[in-house]
Amino acid sequence: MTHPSRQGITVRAAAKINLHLGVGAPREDGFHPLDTVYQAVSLYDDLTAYAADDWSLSTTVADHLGAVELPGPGDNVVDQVAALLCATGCADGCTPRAHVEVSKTIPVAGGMAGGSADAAAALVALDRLWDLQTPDEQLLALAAQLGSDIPFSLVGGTARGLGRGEVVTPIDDTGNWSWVVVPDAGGLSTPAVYRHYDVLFPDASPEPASAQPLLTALTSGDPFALAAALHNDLEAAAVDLRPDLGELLARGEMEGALRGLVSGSGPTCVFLCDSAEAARDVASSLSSVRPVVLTAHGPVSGAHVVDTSPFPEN
Ligand SMILES: C[C@@](CO)(OP(=O)(O)O)[C@H](O)COP(=O)(O)OP(=O)(O)OC[C@H]1O[C@@H](n2ccc(N)nc2=O)[C@H](O)[C@@H]1O
Ligand SMILES: Nc1ncnc2c1ncn2[C@@H]1O[C@H](COP(=O)(O)OP(=O)(O)O)[C@@H](O)[C@H]1O
Repeated sequence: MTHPSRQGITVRAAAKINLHLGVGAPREDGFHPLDTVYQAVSLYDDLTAYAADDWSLSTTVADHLGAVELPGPGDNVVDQVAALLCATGCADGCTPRAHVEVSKTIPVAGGMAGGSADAAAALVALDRLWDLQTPDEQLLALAAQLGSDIPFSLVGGTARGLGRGEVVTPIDDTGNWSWVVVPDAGGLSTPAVYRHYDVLFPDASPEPASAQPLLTALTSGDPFALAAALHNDLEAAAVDLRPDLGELLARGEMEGALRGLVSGSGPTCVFLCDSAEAARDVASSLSSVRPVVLTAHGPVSGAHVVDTSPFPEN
């Protein structure tokens, strides 16, 4: 392998929760129209890009994620970002040249947009490494080409998502919301959960349920109001595929959470609590029934440069 430069660009990108996920009947292209409210929460993947003479990607996974399988070379979303940036950003369609390291703490296939976080981080890091100076609007358009959740991973904070989720508008959210996050070793496939939703709800309206009640609750700043407004149309499908998730949601609420919710397409479950201290208590109680229980807060920033790291010594 060629020896990469010792200067790297590190970008941090956050996991997401859908505070509201309204899902309409599938469109002609197979995607479901959404009215969703995303919130970025304080679980992060870090991606570092180093200058190099060729292309390589390595991934390390936090112990709490267990043994997870990530797509191999060429299929990882980071490879796809590099190819797309080269195809669109370089006049001569350059060959990707970089060494990229991804350090994952976001659950994989967990409904928290970990792959989207890595894609957003790669867009920001490689754009800077290759000095492409892609305008924000164009980065968002590239993100939307790669996946419905990726534009939000760039934007972060709290935001409404329309279309198939890729049309993102930031929402003013002055709250500091406290969450318990319970990942699951199993993973659920997003397309499989959408397909199961179609089976369970063959007469779903083409219009997704409006996020307006959630947005009103968010403005109040009151965690009780927010808890009452949390809504996920994919929850019934995820729980039907994995009935144990229903038991976990009930257990978390019994232990003091204001509300439990499947995160996106699952299987991660999240619990809104009325303070950081309450979240720690609920997390401690749920630790007796689940091996990994985390706490998090939101909203936090979208993908951003955090550090210039030295290349690790061999
Ligand atoms: C369900 C959500 C909720 O935010 O998140 P996750 O639970 O995956 O994190 C998203 O809609 C996931 O977005 P993302 O994971 O980016 O999906 P994509 O890569 O664009 O699409 C993967 C597949 O999901 C289905 N899909 C996705 C988005 C959408 N609006 N309708 C769909 O039917 C399609 O089968 C598509 O082929
Ligand atoms: N860098 C990556 N990190 C995580 N998952 C990835 C990555 N690249 C591709 N994937 C794949 O993307 C799919 C969705 O994973 P992820 O984004 O973590 O979950 P979800 O869509 O449930 O939020 C999985 O099949 C995963 O293997």
